[in-house]
Formats: sequence, C-alpha cells, structure tokens
Amino acid sequence: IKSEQGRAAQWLRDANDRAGRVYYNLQVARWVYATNITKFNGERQHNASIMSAEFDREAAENATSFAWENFTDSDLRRQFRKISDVGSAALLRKDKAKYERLISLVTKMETTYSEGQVCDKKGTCLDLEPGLTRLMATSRNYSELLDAWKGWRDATGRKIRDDYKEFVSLSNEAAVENGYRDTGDYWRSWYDTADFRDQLEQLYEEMKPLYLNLHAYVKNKLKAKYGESLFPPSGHIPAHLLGNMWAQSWNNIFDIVEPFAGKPSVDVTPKMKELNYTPRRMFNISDEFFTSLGLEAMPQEFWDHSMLEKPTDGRKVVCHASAWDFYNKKDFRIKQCTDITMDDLITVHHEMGHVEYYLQYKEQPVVYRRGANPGFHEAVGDVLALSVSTPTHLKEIGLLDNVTNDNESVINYLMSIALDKIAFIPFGYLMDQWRWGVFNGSIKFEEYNKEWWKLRCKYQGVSPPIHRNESDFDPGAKYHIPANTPYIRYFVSYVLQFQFHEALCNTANQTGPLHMCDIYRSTEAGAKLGNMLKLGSSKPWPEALEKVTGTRNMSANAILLYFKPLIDWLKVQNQGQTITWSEECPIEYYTT
Ligand SMILES: O=C(CCC(O)(O)[C@H](Cc1ccccc1)NC(=O)c1ccccc1)N[C@@H](Cc1ccccc1)C(=O)O
Ligand SMILES: [Zn+2]
Repeated sequence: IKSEQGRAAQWLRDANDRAGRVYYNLQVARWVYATNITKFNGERQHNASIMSAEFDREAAENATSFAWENFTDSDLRRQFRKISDVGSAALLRKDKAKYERLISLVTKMETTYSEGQVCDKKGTCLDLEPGLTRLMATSRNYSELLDAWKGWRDATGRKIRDDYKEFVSLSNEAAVENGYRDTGDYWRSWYDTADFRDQLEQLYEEMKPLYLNLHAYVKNKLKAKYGESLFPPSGHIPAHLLGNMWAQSWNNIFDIVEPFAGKPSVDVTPKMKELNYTPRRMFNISDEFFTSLGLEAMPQEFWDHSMLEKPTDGRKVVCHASAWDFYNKKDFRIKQCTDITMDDLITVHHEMGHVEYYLQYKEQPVVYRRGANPGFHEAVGDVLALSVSTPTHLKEIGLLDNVTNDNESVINYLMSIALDKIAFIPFGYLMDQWRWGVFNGSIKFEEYNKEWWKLRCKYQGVSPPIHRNESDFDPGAKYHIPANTPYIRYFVSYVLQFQFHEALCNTANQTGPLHMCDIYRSTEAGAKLGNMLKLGSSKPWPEALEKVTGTRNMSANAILLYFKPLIDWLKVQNQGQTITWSEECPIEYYTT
C-alpha cells in the first residue's frame, strides 16, 4: 500500500497542477464576461465552464483507480475525497445537454438581475448600483421608496420565476448524481457538521432577543417619522422603510433612530465625500490595515487588473461585488462598483478579506484553496472592519474629527453597528431556509412567493408594503438567488467574526470593552489569524476555529458580549412594549 500511496501522491500533484491551469482559464473567461456582458463573452464563458466541469469529472473518474479510502495517510484521503466531489458537474456524466442548460440558466438569471433598471415616468432610469441603492438609503419619501422597491422586483424577480423553477429541478438532478438528496443537502455538506441545522437554530434563538428589541425600538422611531397609520396592526415593519432594498441592514436609517442626538456623527459618508475619497483610496486604507497586522499586501497584479469602480464607457457589468482567485498564485482581483459611502468602505474590507485568504493559502494544493468552511471566507474582512469602524480608528484615519466615549456616545455607536450586524441575523438565516425548502420539495413552485413572505414576516418581522401574488418572485430580487450563490455562509460568518474579533482582541492585549477594541498594527493578532488562513480547507473547520479562538464550536456569546450595553439599554427603552409581531404577514398584502 506504501508504493500505491506514493503513486497516488504523485498523481495528486499532477492533478492539482492541471486543475490550476484549467481553473485559470475558467476564471479569465468568467471575469471577461462579468466585466463586459456581451453575447460573445457569454458563449466563451459557457465553453470554459464546460471544459472545467469535464476536467473535474475526469479527475474524479481517474481518482477511483486508487483505493484511497484505505490509505493510511489522512491528508491523501482528504484530497481524494475533495477531488471526488464534482458538484453539479456530476450531471455531465448523465446528460451533457442538461448540464449545459443548467449553467446557461444561471448565466441568464444573473444577467437579467445585473441589467435590471427602474425607470420613472419621466424616463429616468436607475440601476441598482448606485442609483437605487442610494435612493433606498437616503429617500425619506414613503411612496418614492415604494416605487423603487416594487420597480426593482418587477425588473428582476418577476422575470426569472420560470427560469428558477427549471433551474431547481436540474440542480437537484445534478445533486442526486453527485450522491446527495438534493442541492440543499449538498450545500450543507460543505460544513461537514452532522447537526448543522440544529446548531444554526440554536444560534438564531440565542440572538433572537436582541433582534426583537432592536426591531421594536426601530419600529417606534419609524412610526414617529412616517406616521402610525402606515404600519400594519400585525406589528411588522413595511419592508421598504429600512434603508436597504432587502431590509437586510438598517445602518442607512441611523439618522431616524439615533438614540442620543447631538453626539459626533458615526456616519462618516459625508466626511468621505468632503475629503474627496476615491475608490482607490478606500482600497488602500483596507490594504494598509492588513499589512499593519503583518499580513500580505495586495500584489501589483491586483491593482493592475481589478475593477474597483463601475465602468463609464457603457459596458454592462455584474456590479455585485466579488473577489477572484485565478489559481496561479499571482493573479487576484476584486470587481466592485464602489460608491463613496461608509457602507462601501465596509464592503471593500469584506472583499479584501477574501483576497487576503487567497494570498494566505496560495501555497496549498488547489483542492485546499477554499475557506475552512464557506463562513470563514465571509468572515475575514468583516473581522477587520469591526476594528476599522471604531470611533478611535476612524479618528486615527481622519474620518472622524472628535471622539467622545461617554455612555450616550457608546450607545449611539453600538446602535450603528447593531443596525448592520443584528438586523442582518434573521435575513442571513431565512435566505437558505427558503432555498433548502425549495430544493427538498417542501416549498412548491405554486407557493414560492407565499413561502418567501411567510419567512420574511416570521423571522424578520417585515411585511410587503403592497400586494404580492404568485406572479411575483421576490426572492429573485436578491443577487444570490439568480446567481445561485449560497447564503447561510453569511449567517455563519456573522457568528464567527465576533468569536475571531474577541480572540484577536485578547491576543492584541486590548483590555477595554470588546466593542471598542481595535487590533490595528497588532502583528501578534495578525500572525494568529494568518496561521489559520494558511490552512485553507486542509483541516476540518473546528480545528481552524480552535487555532484562533481555543474553541471548536460556533458560539453566540461573543456577539452578545459585544452588544451587551446596547441590549440592556434597549430593554429599558422597550419596557412595557410588545416586542413581537404576529407570525403571519398582514393578510391584506397577500393574494394567491
Ligand atoms: O454578497 C455579498 C458580498 C459579495 C461576496 O463577497 O460575498 C461574493 C458573492 C459572490 C459573487 C459571485 C460568485 C460567488 C459569490 N463572494 C465572493 O467574492 C467570494 C465567495 C467565496 C470565496 C471567495 C470570494 N455580501 C452579502 C452579505 C453581506 C456581507 C457582509 C456585509 C454586508 C452584506 C450581501 O451583499 O447580501
Ligand atoms: Zn463575501
């Protein structure tokens, strides 16, 4: 068996090298399409996807010539197990035409989404970025917000409803070919955790009281602003009033909800504009934070090849931000239609976190160039952003003039972070509850939208501001559904990032309250994080988590510790109030 393992190790080295070259070509073709949507580039991308999928399937086929399950070397076994999982490419074996249909449906849906526009009566059309995003963030006009909210759903979700239905059945066929019950079962397998759904439910329940209190407080402030009569008696908040197209983060309505007026503003967007910030400068700030920790700087190729702002030459692009690994250890890029806002400064750090992970694990074999689990990849940049967002750090980089840390300023600050992080929790949880239900058949096509709004009303406590029915397809108005990008990774990330933050703050000898910790320039914290990132997916994720935090389990304790002062304050604010809502949506908004 020794000599076979030797032969197998050699085969793996070759397979990983060939994979690197095949994936490079795939990424180039996908990049060219995403940054210049044309029919020709779409066909080129399609062909590269087929070639890459055939490579994966053939590698998995060849792997079966080794009795790798009996190998004594656990690393060889792990690599063979990953090479054997070909994902949706398994459909190639059964029916190549079906596989081609599957990937062309995703491209079609993602393109419809990326080309979506809302035009007003005067014929002025807005794209999602920056136009509709700015409108949802800044307008305080109920009906203007409603037009944008409805218009976006008409321009995207409604158009892809039938495509999505066909996609679901093909995706499930591929998952079954790959050895799973359905697509959701396959996606959850990446976490390699037997009771994964139970753990998620437990984490959600632990964070739910904080969300209920935030929801009640924000609803009262919104009622004062827009008038009680516009809010349904069921206790829900109309979904278009929260400063975001999907009500997934509420930081843009801080001015409406701020607990103590007259304190130094925590919203640095005006300051960024006043200082003539450019997207390039925003990326430099983030790059500098990473290098201050002793982590890798962005290579020159990154600056040469990235798309850091929306092109102005008329090209159609996929604006939704993403970070790209070209699998040649040199070429890494970000594609982002960066707007000069605090929101986008946070997103810059989020995307940079993905690239830092790429840089840290680039020496791993290609099969291991992934996050320990997908939640890890989403958490890296957000961990740094928690330090960057502190008033002391914003002052240090010149985005805040003065810092006060009396109790009222602390509550204001924690409120601004909670409007991002706590508001997101139910949304991050419900997105794939819906999709897993669609994939496992418990949500039928005839009730896609009804079940979507049941989850939105139950978990988020937001309701549709106008009639919805089954010719609407509101999940399709959120990028990750047409783009077929899983979402539970963000819920996992929001839990993990506070565990990482707490651990790195201890390593950086930050002794103050967790919410004021800034790990800036701590090379000890950087080394601890970097050593975990270098693992990629070569070890089970509990081992990676333990390397940074000392524990092998996800835990909500860190996020609850971070927001403790705000939790106490909100409970006082909401005393005597009903902080729940009726589970069902207000009936008048739902007609089958
Ligand atoms: O979607 C994103 C950011 C884009 C991304 O960086 O997660 C991007 C999404 C994507 C795009 C194309 C194909 C696949 C996924 N993910 C990556 O670029 C990525 C994913 C895995 C590994 C490395 C990079 N954030 C989510 C959630 C979120 C996260 C953090 C702050 C705010 C909001 C959202 O906007 O709803
Ligand atoms: Zn991400």
